[in-house]
Amino acid sequence: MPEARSEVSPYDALLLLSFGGPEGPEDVVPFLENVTRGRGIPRERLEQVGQHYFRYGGVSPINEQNRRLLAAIREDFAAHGVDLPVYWGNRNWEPYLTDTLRAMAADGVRRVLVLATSAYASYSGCRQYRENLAESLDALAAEGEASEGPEGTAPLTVDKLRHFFNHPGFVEPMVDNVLAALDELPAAVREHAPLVFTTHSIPTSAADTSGAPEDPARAEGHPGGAYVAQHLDVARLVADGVRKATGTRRPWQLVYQSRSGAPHIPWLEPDICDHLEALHDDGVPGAVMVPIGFVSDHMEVVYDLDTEATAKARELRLPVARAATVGTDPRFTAAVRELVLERAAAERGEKPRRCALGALGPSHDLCPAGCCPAPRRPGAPEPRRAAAGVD
Ligand SMILES: CC1=C(CCC(=O)O)c2cc3nc(cc4[nH]c(cc5[nH]c(cc1n2)c(C)c5CCC(=O)O)c(CCC(=O)O)c4C)C(CCC(=O)O)=C3C
Ligand SMILES: [Fe+2]
Repeated sequence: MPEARSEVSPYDALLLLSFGGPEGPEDVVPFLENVTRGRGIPRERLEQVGQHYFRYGGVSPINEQNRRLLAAIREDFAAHGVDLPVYWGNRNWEPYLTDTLRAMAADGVRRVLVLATSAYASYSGCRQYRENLAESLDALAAEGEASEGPEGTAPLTVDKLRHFFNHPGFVEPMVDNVLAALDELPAAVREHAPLVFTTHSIPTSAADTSGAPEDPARAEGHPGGAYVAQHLDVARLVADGVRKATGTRRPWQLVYQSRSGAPHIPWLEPDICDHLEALHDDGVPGAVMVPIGFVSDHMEVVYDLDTEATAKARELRLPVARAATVGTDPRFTAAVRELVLERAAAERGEKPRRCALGALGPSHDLCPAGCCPAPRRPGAPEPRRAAAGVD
């Protein structure tokens, strides 16, 4: 029996906003062009990354994973009396964000809550999505003007859910996924295997300015900004959960993967492959890779970890296992529901309970001015407008 209906006003819809990925060989190059437009990623890196996709028939797993997440969220909403339609749009591939927002407007949606498939603060994981939203809303407004005359305005307003990295519905499934990965290691290795938490490397300049300007993690003497602080908090929480479940305190470290950009620009380090080598040199018997930076096992996980890092480990004869990401774990979809109801209540002026584990507390609802600023690119025009935040 469904429970009593939950209050979702003032929202008319939830929008799952993601990265997008190619769905066949002919999509790979146009997809990469979409991703890298104006970003100065070296040609060689693009060719390499193209090869990663071609190895898998030109298909990224990410779209299918988002279709499943969409279905899981809808099921969870239906089972809990949350009467809110859920849409899906991407930054870099079909269904494109602008098309989804257009369809939403046509369905009569006016006020949209956005769930971006990125748990942490950073330009790539937060403001860039907000810029994409602003751009799409502008494009729709322009279409409106073209068809209806000068008073056409964007009919949609968008809010974005707070970062969910420290929500128990994100952290707790990760703990179980680490336990499952530990079980894949040979028994003799398992007991002392360290946890290698991994996330997307970003330029250190982007990391240092990630989060709100008044976030203590952005102060002088805190390299890595909110991006690193949030990942460290999750790593600590997951390591703690694993220790409680196994009775063993094991070493852990946060490392990085999927670096791109020009070699002379500093990005977060160490790289996971270098770290595996260091573990091996230290005589560590094996390790578990834990991709806390991602919400599904997409290409950055199946290629950079399962293919590249695993090949490196094999070369070192270092047994490794890789923990799954949260994917469609029911605790994660329940967290999405809780976050939606929490935000709706906050927008109605109520004081909802805000679930958060760890030391940092719940993240802000509204990105303040100067939050996760865009990188300055030489010759680039003025900073782009961003929706769902103060600036
Ligand atoms: C922080 C972060 C996340 C996590 C948060 C989130 O999930 O949003 C993320 C996710 C993803 N990144 C992805 C793919 C790519 N990212 C690239 C490039 C870049 N990512 C960056 C950062 C991040 N990226 C950065 C700073 C760049 C440099 C260029 C730029 O400043 O933008 C490139 C270009 C080639 C290359 O350089 O690798 C590709 C192809 C996919 C899709 C995977 C699939 O297809 O399954 C996903 C989920
Ligand atoms: Fe990326």
